Amino acid sequence: MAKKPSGLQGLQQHLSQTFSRKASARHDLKSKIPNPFSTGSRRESDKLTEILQSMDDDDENSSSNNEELNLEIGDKNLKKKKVKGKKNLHTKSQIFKYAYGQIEKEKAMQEKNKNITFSGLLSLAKRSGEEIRKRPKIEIAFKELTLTLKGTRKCIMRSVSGKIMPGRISAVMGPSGAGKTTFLSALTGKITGCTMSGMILVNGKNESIHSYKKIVGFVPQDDIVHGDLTVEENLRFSARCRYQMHPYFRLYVLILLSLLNPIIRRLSADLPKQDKVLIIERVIEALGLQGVRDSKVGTVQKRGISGGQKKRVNVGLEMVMEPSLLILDEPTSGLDSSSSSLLLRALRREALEGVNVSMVVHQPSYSLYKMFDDLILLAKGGITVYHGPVKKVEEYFAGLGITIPDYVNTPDYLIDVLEGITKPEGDITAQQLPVKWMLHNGYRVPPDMLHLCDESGTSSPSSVGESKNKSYNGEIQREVPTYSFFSTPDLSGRVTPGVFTQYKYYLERVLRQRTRDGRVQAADYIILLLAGACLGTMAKVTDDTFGATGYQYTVIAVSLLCMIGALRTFSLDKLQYKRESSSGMRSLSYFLSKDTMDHINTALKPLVYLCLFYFFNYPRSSFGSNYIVLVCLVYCVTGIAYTLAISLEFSQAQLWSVLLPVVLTLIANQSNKSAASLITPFVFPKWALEAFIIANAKEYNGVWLMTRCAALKHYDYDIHNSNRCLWLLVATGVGTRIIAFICLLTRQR
Ligand SMILES: Nc1ncnc2c1ncn2[C@@H]1O[C@H](COP(=O)(O)OP(=O)(O)OP(=O)(O)O)[C@@H](O)[C@H]1O
Repeated sequence: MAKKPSGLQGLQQHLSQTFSRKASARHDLKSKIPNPFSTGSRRESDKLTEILQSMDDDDENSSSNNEELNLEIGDKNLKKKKVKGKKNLHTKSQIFKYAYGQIEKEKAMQEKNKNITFSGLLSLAKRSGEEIRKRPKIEIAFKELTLTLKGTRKCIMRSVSGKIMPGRISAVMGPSGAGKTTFLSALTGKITGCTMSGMILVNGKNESIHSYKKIVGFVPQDDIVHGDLTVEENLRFSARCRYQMHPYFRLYVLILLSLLNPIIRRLSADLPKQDKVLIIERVIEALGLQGVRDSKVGTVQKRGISGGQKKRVNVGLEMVMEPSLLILDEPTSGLDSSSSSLLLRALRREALEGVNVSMVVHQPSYSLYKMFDDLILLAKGGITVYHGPVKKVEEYFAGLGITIPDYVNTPDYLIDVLEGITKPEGDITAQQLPVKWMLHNGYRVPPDMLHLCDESGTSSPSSVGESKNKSYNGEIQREVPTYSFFSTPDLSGRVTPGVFTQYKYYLERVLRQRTRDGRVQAADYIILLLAGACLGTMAKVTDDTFGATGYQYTVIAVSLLCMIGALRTFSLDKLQYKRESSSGMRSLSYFLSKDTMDHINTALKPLVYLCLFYFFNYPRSSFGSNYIVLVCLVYCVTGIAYTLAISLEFSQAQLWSVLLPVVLTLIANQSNKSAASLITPFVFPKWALEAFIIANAKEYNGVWLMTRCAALKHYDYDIHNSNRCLWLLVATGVGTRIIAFICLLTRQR
């Protein structure tokens, strides 16, 4: 495993070098280019063979090493060969050779045509016989989209109409606080705390965008990535979980779905492993992340890759799942101009495949601005000033009498006008620009803005009346239906891995994260060990108490320490979970994988604690019976900790994790007369204490039976209750896990 990354980097570099030296010889992409593996210098090819050999050695299926690869870069029949050769691509080296071959071929094409405009690339690709894979298309049309904050009733978006189209890159610009993020969040159904009215049509139909969540990529403004994983691991996990499920299960689902729903016919065929690798490698290449592919991303506490690189990983997480709609919130912030342009080129490739790309962008350079197809310009208050092709921006504003001065970047000038920093030439004011846009398109002008029409002097009352008639007859004023998790059908046409397959992927990821988090885990165990030693020494076992004091300390200490440890399971990656679940990853797999990994703690932590506690305290009951009670107790409190972690903020959850074991253990020891004793039978420390003491009491016989009976009576325990107590602890553990999972589904959406 350790060999692979360096091997990959080496292979990638060799291929790049070999290709760049041969770039001049590449006259025609259709023509067959000699295989770089056989034509490089002897030294290079030896080294390359070494790298590939080491990768093959790693692979279980190295039996196919001797098979000749049909890797002929630039061969127009590559697709045919790929299909024919799919069965042969078993080993890692074969898969990566195929992936890099494809990438180099694409790079060669880009190199050859670097002076051609982006839109020219599409037609050129078609002419050269290159097949550009198309994805399912998503067009979003929105009519009179209006958003009002629920509490204050403040309107943060007004009557925004238009559409974003597949195959185009739209830039959303405007002054700070204009509502750009709000607008894109509204389109992707991620807005919360607002009442939304208007209409959003997906591919012309009144359907929820959540039905397409598996093919909608949303890149948030903040970099929500896994800091303890490497760049490649982040991307690989994202790609794996969002692609097709296990072959056998997939076949079953395909048959079932095709009987039920004709949409299944639009499903893309399953992606073979080499194509998944190709997608990941293409994204790494396109985003310029080759140099850091094996570096940990890093967190606020522990630095990893740079901020700009993290930003690109953030984008890459969505690109690897091959979305049809890709929404990005300020992906170029913090990037230098060459990285921004690299990113835009990568997004252009997406657009060529039919992806609908929309992004919020701040202060783009002129060359970057020209890379966009469409511009959505919003004024403060979330109201449209312009929405259309970038090419026609100057023309439109010139029609209003606003001329962009020479040597001034168009978006900068327009945003200055909207901010009120620059006063436009002529009579027009910044406040009139939204009304001008409405009138220009014949949209309905809101009544409170009608006075701006009159002031402008260019629109007669009749034209206003005309535009009024073009309103949507009240139809659009209804509230956009809110997202219901259980009632939204999946129309994305993409079959993602099933619960079990995703569970396996998640398990692998959690295992990696836990092993990298070893110091924190080790600290937990050391604290438990010390607690066991201290409490074992402090508490003395006497025949009339059965060592009750020591067990009370044990229940408090073990519950408290294990609960706080278990809080980390779900508290620390809430944002990551939210992002992953909103793009169709399975919550059940996520939950079960984390719980499975915690079972190791459930088994080991009692053992660690008891090692020293039992040695110093030396109760009458056996080590095994004490261990069983502690395992049940840890299982129970872990479930409670999950519920707290998922439903509360981390700091609040911590407080509750301290409070509950202490208070409930005190309640468990209440005498029969107090008010608190009413709930004593229902608290988990009581069941654990009873189980511990019964285990001790069972060791007494003969004349000691009298002592045993008297002592148990004092505590109100029943010698026959032992199993019942253990079952209650386990049942509480299961019950609280179910509650935690329901909270996960409902609260974090
Ligand atoms: N959930 C919310 N609660 C309160 N105010 C909100 C909420 N969502 C949006 N707003 C308000 O709506 C306005 C637009 O916010 P938004 O983040 O969309 O602006 P923006 O154009 O993306 O800004 P920037 O360019 O600075 O990121 C802001 O005034 C913001 O305070």
